[in-house]
Amino acid sequence: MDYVLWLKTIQKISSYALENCFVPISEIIAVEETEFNKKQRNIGRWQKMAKLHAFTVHYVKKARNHRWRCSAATFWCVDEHLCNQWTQALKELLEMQKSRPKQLLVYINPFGGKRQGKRIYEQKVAPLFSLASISTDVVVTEHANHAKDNLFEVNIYKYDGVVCVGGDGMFSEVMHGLIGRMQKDSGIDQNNPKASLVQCNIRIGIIPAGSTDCICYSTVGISDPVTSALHIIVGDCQPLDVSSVHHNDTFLKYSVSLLGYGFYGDILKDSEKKRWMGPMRYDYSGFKTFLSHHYYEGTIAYQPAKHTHGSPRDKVSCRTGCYICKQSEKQLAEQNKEHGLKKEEGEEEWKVIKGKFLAINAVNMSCACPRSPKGLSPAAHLADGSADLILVRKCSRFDFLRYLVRHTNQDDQFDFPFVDVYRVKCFQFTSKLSEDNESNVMDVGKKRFGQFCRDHPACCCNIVNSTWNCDGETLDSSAIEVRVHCQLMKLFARGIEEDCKDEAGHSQSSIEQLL
Ligand SMILES: CCCCCCCCCCCCC/C=C/[C@@H](O)[C@H](CO)NC(=O)CCCCCCCCCCCCCCC
Ligand SMILES: Nc1ncnc2c1ncn2[C@@H]1O[C@H](COP(=O)(O)OP(=O)(O)OP(=O)(O)O)[C@@H](O)[C@H]1O
Ligand SMILES: [Ca+2]
Repeated sequence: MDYVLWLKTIQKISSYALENCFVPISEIIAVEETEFNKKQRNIGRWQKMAKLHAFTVHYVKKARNHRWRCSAATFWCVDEHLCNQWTQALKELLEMQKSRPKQLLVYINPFGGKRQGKRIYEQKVAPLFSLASISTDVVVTEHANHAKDNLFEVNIYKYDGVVCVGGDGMFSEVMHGLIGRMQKDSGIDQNNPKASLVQCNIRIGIIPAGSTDCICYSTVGISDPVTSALHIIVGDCQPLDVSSVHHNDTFLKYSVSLLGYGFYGDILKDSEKKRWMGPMRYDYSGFKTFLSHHYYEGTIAYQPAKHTHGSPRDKVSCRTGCYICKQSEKQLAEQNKEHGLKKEEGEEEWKVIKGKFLAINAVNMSCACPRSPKGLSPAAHLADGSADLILVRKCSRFDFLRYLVRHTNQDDQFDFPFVDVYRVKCFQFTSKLSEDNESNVMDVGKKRFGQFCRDHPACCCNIVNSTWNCDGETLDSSAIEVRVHCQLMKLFARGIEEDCKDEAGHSQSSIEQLL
């Protein structure tokens, strides 16, 4: 039972006139007995009659722009037994919400973003967890990879979820720890690019405290610590596609947001030296990289994602309860049932594209973030088993700027002759440089002439490789093989909700009238 018609009965005990009003049990945070404080309220005639008994319902209040807040309504009556019955009944209903976490493992990166992770957790999140009776084991990380390594050591199975307080990099660490641990415990070799990976059912919650917070923004609709904490408390569940990245049968990394070569790889490489600047480093390095206008030659081979009905040029976006993601979930369940009948990727056709690119971006989700609220691929799906592969070919600085600006307005960023986008289930990339090196390793001339094209020093043709930006971490290899694993992991989120401002606004104001 999701909705309870309890406010009508409450009306009897509170004697207040009330509009019809519903609060889903699934969005109640906690119910607690309350010491009734007469001074706080003008209760008029009640005061003279008898001692009052009260309980408080803490619930999710939905505000604008997908922001959630914790609100409270206190109900009182003279009949102690009736009051206790209500408190008990509501607590029992909350107990029946089986998807809610009871025990969480929390990792805090004290140095992410503006270095506010610890303060954000202690002041905004911990009090909410305690209100919701969630017990926590908290680890403040002391070095990079602390969380990841720790996840290989602790008994993860005693937790209902893992929470990371930090940015996309911190999320990536926790994800690598959890997925890696699942594979290790199941005897799966991550170095095998064709391995069927074991799904990770321990959900991850993200409390945003980083510089981009793209994964949080793209899965919740806002990067706001209180909103994320409330999604964790109510036990939301959002499956997520994960791409595995390999080089020559060696596992490199997993990616859930952006795998970017060229523009975003160069921004990341430059910005790593400027970590002290905080989130501003990306704007500084972005501007610098934009001016340098380097392009890179290479070959991309990909297999189109034929299993999914969507296209990157769709005008509708992935939203809570997305139909396309649900279809992929069904297909995945069928595949798992008929294991072995699955069509091998090798049997399907590969498309090959050679060219000179300013940017090659593969995104598993829209990559919406405060800098670009619709993201790099606005119609990408969180859990459809595909990635959108965006190829931005060599073009003028002015055209590239026009392309970038469209990430910040309503115009279509794919509507340019130099931009192509494909929905894929796997792809491979080899840079021209590594192809040449493989075909002629003795050509020392190329290496001696350093960074820029010998024939045209001013042409911006960069004969060194760019770097892959994998969810904000650099990869060591430029030649990579990528495969999307449908719904490999789950988040404490529900995707971005359709705008339900009016409905929510109406219901909230009704509760306030009661008070
Ligand atoms: C004229 C303004 C155009 C603005 C265009 C903004 C497009 C922004 C798109 C952001 C996409 C983020 C994708 C997410 C990636 C994360 O996994 C990763 C880890 O957190 N973050 C980054 O790599 C960090 C990536 C940070 C990217 C910042 C890009 C800033 C570009 C600035 C270009 C300035 C040109 C000005 C010319 C006058
Ligand atoms: N105690 C620590 N000291 C140094 N580095 C850490 C520590 N804990 C975690 N890290 C590393 O810091 C990196 C960046 O952290 P995080 O993602 O939280 O912030 P960010 O880079 O500012 O934000 P974003 O990833 O959203 O751009 C992560 O890759 C993580 O491995
Ligand atoms: Ca996807």
